[in-house]
Amino acid sequence: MYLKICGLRDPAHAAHAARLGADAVGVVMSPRSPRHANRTEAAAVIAAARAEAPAIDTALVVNTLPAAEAAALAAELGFDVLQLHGPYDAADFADARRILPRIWRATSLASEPDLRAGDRAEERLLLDGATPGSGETWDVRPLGSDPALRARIGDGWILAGGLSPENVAEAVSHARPWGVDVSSGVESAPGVKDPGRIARFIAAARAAGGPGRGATAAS
Ligand SMILES: O=C(O)c1ccccc1NCC(=O)[C@H](O)[C@H](O)COP(=O)(O)O
Repeated sequence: MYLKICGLRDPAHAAHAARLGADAVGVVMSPRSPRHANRTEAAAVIAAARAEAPAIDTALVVNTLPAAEAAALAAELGFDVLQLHGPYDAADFADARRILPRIWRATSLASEPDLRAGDRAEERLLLDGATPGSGETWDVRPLGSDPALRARIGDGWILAGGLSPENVAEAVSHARPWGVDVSSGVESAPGVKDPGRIARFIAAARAAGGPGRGATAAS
């Protein structure tokens, strides 16, 4: 199970997540988000995570910047991945991929109920709730129980939206994702990460979904 902790601004929290075996850390650069990080904070998060876990993935998360501009920013700051939320089209993704090869497409079945397998040109699909970063739970059960939906989604997708230490095991058992992503569920207040909740989330997700980067590196 691949684990991503998103919305980090404090390098100490990035180091903590990396030390506990998170496979990825995410930084949101979106001015209206309570998790918005500036360039200095973003660079510090990347450095802190890599100091603990050199192979960790670092993702820049955006929803308002033009795709090519976002990819250029991600490359300039040294991110591995660009995660695009919002109404970006195929041309936007192609533009971004020319600048940074690893692009993740975040979407929601609320806005795209007919999600097609042909939409999977990007490295990863991240299936989120209706409002990114809101912490709102959504019904993930059809992801595991609807074969047609599952076929459309394909493999290697990441479940997000409303996950927490308390519900991640149940969500994983229903949806059977390749990976999980959390932000609000490991916070004590919007934009304020809670190290204890990060630790509990990683432990609960590992118990439910199996090992990730640490075990892979050792094998
Ligand atoms: O987190 C935000 O504030 C945010 C703002 C704008 C675009 C995306 C944003 N977050 C995206 C994420 O990757 C979140 O981790 C994902 O939506 C899950 O959020 P949550 O329900 O808070 O766990």
